[in-house]
Amino acid sequence: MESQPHASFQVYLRLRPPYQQSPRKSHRENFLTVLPPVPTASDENIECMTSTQVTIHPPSNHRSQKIETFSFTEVFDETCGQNDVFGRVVTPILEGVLQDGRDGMLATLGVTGSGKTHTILGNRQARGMTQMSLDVLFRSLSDRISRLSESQIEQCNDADAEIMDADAFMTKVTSVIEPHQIPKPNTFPTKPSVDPYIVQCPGPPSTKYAILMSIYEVYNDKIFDLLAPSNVARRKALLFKSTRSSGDRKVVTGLRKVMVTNLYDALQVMGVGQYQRSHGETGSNDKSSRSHCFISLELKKLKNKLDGSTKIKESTFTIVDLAGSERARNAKTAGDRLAEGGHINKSLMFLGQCLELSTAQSLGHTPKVPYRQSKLTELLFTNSYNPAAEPQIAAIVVTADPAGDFNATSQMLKYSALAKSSVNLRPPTVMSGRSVSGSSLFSHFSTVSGYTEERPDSSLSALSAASSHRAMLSQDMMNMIVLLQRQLKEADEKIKVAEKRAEEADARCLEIEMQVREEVTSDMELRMSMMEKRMLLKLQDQAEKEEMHVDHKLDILKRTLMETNDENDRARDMEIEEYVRELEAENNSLRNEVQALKRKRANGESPLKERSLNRLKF
Ligand SMILES: Nc1ncnc2c1ncn2[C@@H]1O[C@H](COP(=O)(O)OP(=O)(O)OP(=O)(O)O)[C@@H](O)[C@H]1O
Repeated sequence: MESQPHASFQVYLRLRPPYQQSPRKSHRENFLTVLPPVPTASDENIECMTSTQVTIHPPSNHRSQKIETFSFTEVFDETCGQNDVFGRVVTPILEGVLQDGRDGMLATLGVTGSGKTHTILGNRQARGMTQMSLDVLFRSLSDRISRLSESQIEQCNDADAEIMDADAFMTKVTSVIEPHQIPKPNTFPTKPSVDPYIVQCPGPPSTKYAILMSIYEVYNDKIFDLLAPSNVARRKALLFKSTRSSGDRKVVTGLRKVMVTNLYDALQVMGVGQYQRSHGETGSNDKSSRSHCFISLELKKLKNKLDGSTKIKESTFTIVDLAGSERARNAKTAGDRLAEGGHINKSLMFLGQCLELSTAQSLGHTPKVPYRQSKLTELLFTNSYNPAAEPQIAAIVVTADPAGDFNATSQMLKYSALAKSSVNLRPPTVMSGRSVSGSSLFSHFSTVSGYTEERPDSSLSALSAASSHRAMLSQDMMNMIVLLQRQLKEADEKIKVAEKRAEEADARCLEIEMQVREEVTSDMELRMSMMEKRMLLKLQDQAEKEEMHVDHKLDILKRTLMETNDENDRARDMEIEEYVRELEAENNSLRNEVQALKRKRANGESPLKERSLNRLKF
């Protein structure tokens, strides 16, 4: 049956300070707030208390308006330096490794560019956890440091490791890599910034210690030795398997391990590992780690037995710098970089599942941790896990950029936090006549909080646990109220800004409207005058046509009149002619009468008498 690791992790959160030089990144909004420490009944010195919770509030344009609270073993805010992290996270592990012979592990986990490598390896200004650990290790062991003899190597090495001295190693390496390419030990501050811490090691002065250092990486789900430089194309993936002495526990076989006896040698070896590690430039980080890097410090405690032989007790301190999760769109990756990113995200997704389930395990549940899904989870959950020994002391430092990628960071916090709770800021939704709001907020909060309230049994401890849970929940509520008030204030300010903008927009609209009106009016006037002209032309045209038409009609009338006059004239002429004829006939008859009268008178007749008689006849 598959044995389940029983490693439980202390999970710390470290917030990185804002970017100093990059204006592109420095103007972004902070979405992460460290909550003040929650006092419990057992806290005597409130000033020494450390924060354990953060809330994240989504940007105002985000589809989810949920304020989420995440609990960690401890939260280091932006002001905390390397010494703070080392003192509170790493020294307990070193003590466990040196004093109790337990395995220890320190890993950094976070979104790309959040400060994982900075925490582990430091920079020119500040040493990283690795240099500080090596320093404490060598100072604490001091003159107890020894080399392994051939027979001791034989005795403890069944993983086909190539074990060699630091000098031999450097000679071998510099025959392949140009020495100037390897980062020198003085790249990092050579002196610690605070008084070096020393761990008291148990046992008589005759008990010696040998330290074997190996560095390897998980790149695209394969393990590669970083201390055995070779052409990338010809790099041979190492096997991760059980050996004669490891039993259930799997180990990386075929590694090159360097026996280091002082800090300088160890830093030189680190330089080689750093040079060999897969890096690349992405849109999110100029020097992004493209692999998960493991620095393994094996401590061999050599105890002389009475028969002259040596009893070797082994413990390992593994420091892991994980590659960061990234979103291809933000990282602007393509080709190999995109494929690497895919492998990184997949392995981190499996790690997230394992972490969630191992947290559930530590709370007394018994889910199976599916750590065999990827090389990374196998290495993290089983490499330094020895079923026969005490569980390893493991710490994960989750690094986060409070003004970085909101979605990626909240996802990271979701699966790494030890507990989480949330409050939805959206207005209450009415569902089938019922609404979730106001008074139900507390109960809603309690349900989603992940803090399951224990039913108090008869024991006092259960009662105090329940009351401390209550205190935690009410503290959470207070924190939420403070946050909500802050958000309201921010919203007020935003409204004011929006109102001012609206006023400005109104004024601008008015101005534009006036302009448009003026333009429209002048356009209209232009059109009107053109229309007028056209109408005038049309009217003129029409008038001309009508004039012609009237002229034509007049012509017709004239002609008609003339024709009519002609007819009348003819009729009158005929009448006149008739009349003339009548007159002429009358004239003729009168003339005849006159002639007749004259003749009668000549004949002596009285023409007048006859004439009067004629007239009477008529
Ligand atoms: N706490 C810090 N203080 C000062 N500088 C920091 C801190 N954390 C990160 N930085 C700086 O931010 C930059 C990115 O950090 P780092 O390379 O450690 O990120 P990372 O999480 O390892 O990214 P990746 O996963 O891409 O390798 C570096 O220049 C580093 O020096």
